[in-house]
Formats: sequence, structure tokens, C-alpha cells
Amino acid sequence: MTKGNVTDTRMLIGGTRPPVDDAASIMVSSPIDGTELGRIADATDEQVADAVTAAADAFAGWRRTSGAERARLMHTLADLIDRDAEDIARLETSDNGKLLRETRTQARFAARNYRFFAGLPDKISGRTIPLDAWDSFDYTTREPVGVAALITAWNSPMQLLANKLAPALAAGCTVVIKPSELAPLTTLRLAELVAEAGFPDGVINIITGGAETGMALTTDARLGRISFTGSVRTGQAIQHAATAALVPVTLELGGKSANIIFDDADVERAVPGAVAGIFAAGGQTCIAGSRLLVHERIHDQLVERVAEAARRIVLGDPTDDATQLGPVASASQRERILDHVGRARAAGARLLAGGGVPDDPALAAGCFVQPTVFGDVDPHAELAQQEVFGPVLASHRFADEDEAVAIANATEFGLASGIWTTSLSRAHRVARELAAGTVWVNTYRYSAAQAPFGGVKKSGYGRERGVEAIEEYLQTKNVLIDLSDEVRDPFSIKA
Ligand SMILES: NC(=O)C1=CN([C@@H]2O[C@H](COP(=O)(O)OP(=O)(O)OC[C@H]3O[C@@H](n4cnc5c(N)ncnc54)[C@H](OP(=O)(O)O)[C@@H]3O)[C@@H](O)[C@H]2O)C=CC1
Ligand SMILES: CCCCCC/C=C/C(=O)O
Repeated sequence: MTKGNVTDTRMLIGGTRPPVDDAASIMVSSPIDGTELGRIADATDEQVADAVTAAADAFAGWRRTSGAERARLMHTLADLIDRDAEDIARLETSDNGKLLRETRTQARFAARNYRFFAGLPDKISGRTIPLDAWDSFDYTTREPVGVAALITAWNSPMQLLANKLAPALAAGCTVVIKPSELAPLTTLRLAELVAEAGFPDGVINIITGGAETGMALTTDARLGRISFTGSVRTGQAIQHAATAALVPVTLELGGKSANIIFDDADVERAVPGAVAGIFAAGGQTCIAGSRLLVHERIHDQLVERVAEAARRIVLGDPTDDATQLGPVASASQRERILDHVGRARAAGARLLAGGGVPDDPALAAGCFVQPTVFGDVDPHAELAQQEVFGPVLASHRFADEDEAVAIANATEFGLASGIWTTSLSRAHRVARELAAGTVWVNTYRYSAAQAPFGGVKKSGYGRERGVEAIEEYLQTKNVLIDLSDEVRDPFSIKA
């Protein structure tokens, strides 16, 4: 396969690229065939602090930069991402094993997201507020929160970063980015594009390393916001640290999303919708429709069609356009997924498709898992409650709308959900009852820069994308002016 061009794995701190010290570095390898792709720095605490200092120093200038100029730089960055989209997509695929057709779409979508938010910087405004006293004037301004720490997961680095970086820049924040050590290369590629676009030094900083680097960053009390995408456990740790420092947090965490098919659904659309929900991206997406809820009248027939589609999925090289499922991101991820499958089987779940690693010797070097379907899983079973983050689907049957909603809402997560029905009133009725940040109707994984995205319950809080996202990076200042010339009695407060 043609790998993306790995040119420079150095961090970006205040416009400089410190050399990677081999003695303090981390190897980055491809899950496709295990080859080494490069070495990244394991940032020292001092380097992490330097990155925050660089961002804090740059903030004074960036917050005063006109909205029009911020927008111009963001549009230039989007143009550069579009120009290099094919190379970026190949690099990301070699780094995390996702299908090239998915990473291509995501690179283009990242550019689209920067363009959407580039429309906002010159429209940020406060309001004037009439007070009770005529001789006073009150107004608000919306101001950037300062330095934002942006921490992303390995499954969709370019896209996850665009969800955070675009609104942060639009708001006037400077940033320190930490990608996952498992797939950091496209974020480091962005360092080159940021310089080429002409962003002032220190506005965008990128540090690399593992959990300790993330911890050093998120415990820095100078931050104005932490935006994190990753696991619930890490989200809880970050929330804990940030609470002590009184730094606000945005958390985009896991999911166990329900894809609900009613007996009045257009089955020809619903079956590929169910397949897309779980097997596209190999289930390695927070929004995976990993629970398929089907009305009892059509359950057996429909789930068998999904299982049959799963058996026919083409596994292989993710850069091949014929491939429908690539490897999962790492050997440890594969073991974790297979452990989930083993426990579900031991608990008596009915295996309808997959359940192991593919027999094909050509796939032996990669981290492949067969697309797996379990039928009639107990809604309280571990498989129905815990995020697998792999190509594993659990089906449940329901008798009516109330039961469908009860099963859908009976997990600790609330990220996304899907409803398949031809009844308009049912679609709205059920959408209203679902505890999830996103409800798709007669579609699944539909992505739009304009549509706010985020979770409820343990899927996190705060929103990315849509105009809502910029709010995460802004704070309100109130300015109150006494228009009278009177000298006041210091012990009588004007109200
Ligand atoms: N809601 C959403 O938008 C999305 C959520 N996810 C969720 O992400 C999870 C998978 O991602 P995964 O990478 O395993 O998640 P992790 O929580 O392990 O890691 C996420 C990021 O946090 C870093 N990190 C790890 N420990 C700490 C720490 N103590 N303090 C600060 N940063 C830390 C990681 O660094 P390193 O990897 O280098 O250790 C990585 O950059 C899944 O649960 C999935 O649902 C994924 C995509 C989208
Ligand atoms: C509406 C879909 C938004 C998804 C954003 C983040 C997830 C990316 C992924 O898991 O690939």
C-alpha cells in the first residue's frame, strides 16, 4: 500500500519543532502489518508547561486579531487540508487501520468543519441590556476563555481534532493539542499546514506522549478549557483534576447506541442502516449502533439479514477500495474485543455471525476481527451494557414503542440513537423520549458540520460542531456603566 508521507514527527511548541530525543520517544506502528511508521517524542513535563506558556503568550495577540483575519487563516488551513487530503487520509489509515474511503471522507469533512467555523469569528457579539435605572448602560461581550487543551482519541484523529480546534480558533482561544500516542501522525502533519497557513507562533501547539503527558497538560491551572474525547475512565480522571483547578471541561466519551427498527420501517433501507451503524469504521467509533432493537414481528428475519450481510463483509487492506472492514487499531484492542465476544458466548448469547479472527492467512499479520452478530441478547447483559469499540452487534426484540424506549435508555450512556420507521408521528414521539445527544431518523452516522454533537449521561457533556460548539470556548463579560454624574453615598448601593 502507499503510505501517507511521514515527514516530521516533531512536536510544535511556540512555533519551534524540538528534535525527537530517541531515548525519550515512542514508536508508532501500523496495525495493518505492524511496520514502524516513525518515532514521536514522549514530552517531558517541562515541554508540556512550555507549550502552555507559548499558548498563553500568544493569546494576548490572537484575542485581539480581527474575526476576519482569524477566518482568513482558518479558510487557508481548510484549503491546505483539502489540497493534501489524499496524503492525510493515507497517513491516518496507515496509523490507525481505518478504511481509506473513511479517512478520505473524514479529511474532507475536517476541512469542511474549519470552513463552517471560519464563518463565525466576525459574528461573535454580546448584547445590550436595559436595566431598571434609566441613567445606566449595561452590555455584555463574549470573550475567549484563554488557552484550551484539546485531547483526542486514536480512532478518528483529524476529525476529532477539527471538532475542537475549529471552534476554539474561531472563538479566539489558543490551544495545546495532545493526540493519542497510538495514532498521532496526522495531527503532526497538521503542524506543517498550520505553519504554511501562517498562523502566528504559539496559537497552535502540539505535544505528544501517552497518559502522563495528558495528565501533565490537564493539571495545568493556566488552562481556560479542557476539551477531551476518549474513554469514560480517562474523562473521569480529567474531570477530577480539572475540578481541583476550577478549569471547565467538555467531555465526549463512549456510547452504547441503540439503532431501533420498527415493524413499519422500510426494511430495504434499515438493513444497510444497521450494518453501517456497527460495521462501518469497524465499530471503532463512539457513535457505533452496537445495539440493534427490532420489533418482535420482524426481529428474526431482519437480524438474519444483518447477520448474512456481516458474513459477506470483505475484510482486507484498508487502502483497497473493495475492502469493507479493515483491521482494528492494535493487537491489544483486538484482544479486548475478542474477550468481550468470549464472555458474551460464555454468558449464553446466541452467536449468529463471526465471533473470532478470520481464517484467511493473508490477514494473519493484521489485527483483524470478524464482523460479529449476537441475537436476542439480554438487555442487562454485559454485551448490552459495555462499549466494545469493535465490530460486534447485539440484537434485542421489543413488543411496542414503550419497551423499545425503555431498552434503548437502559444503559449508562447516551450518545447517539437511530429510529427506522415510516410513521412521522412515531419518529417524533420516540425521538423525544430517547436519552441521547443525537437521534437519527431513517439514517445512521449522518455527519454535518452544522449539527451539534455530544452526549448525555456517561457519554459526556458539552457540544461540538454547530454554532453551539463555539460557546464552549467563550465566556460572558458584563459591563455596567453609571451614566449619572452624581456622587453617591458609599453606604447606599444603586439598584
Ligand atoms: N464521544 C466521542 O466523540 C468519541 C469518544 N470516543 C471514545 O474514546 C474511547 C477510545 O479512545 P481511547 O484512546 O482508548 O481513550 P483514552 O481515554 O484512553 O484516551 C484518549 C486520549 O486521552 C489521553 N489520555 C489517556 N490517559 C489520560 C490521562 N490520565 N489524562 C489525560 N489524558 C489521558 C490518551 O493518550 P494516549 O492514547 O496517548 O494514552 C488519548 O490522547 C472510547 O471509549 C470511545 O467511545 C472516541 C471517539 C469519539
Ligand atoms: C454526528 C457524528 C459525529 C461524530 C463525531 C465524532 C466521532 C468520530 C468517530 O468516532 O469516528
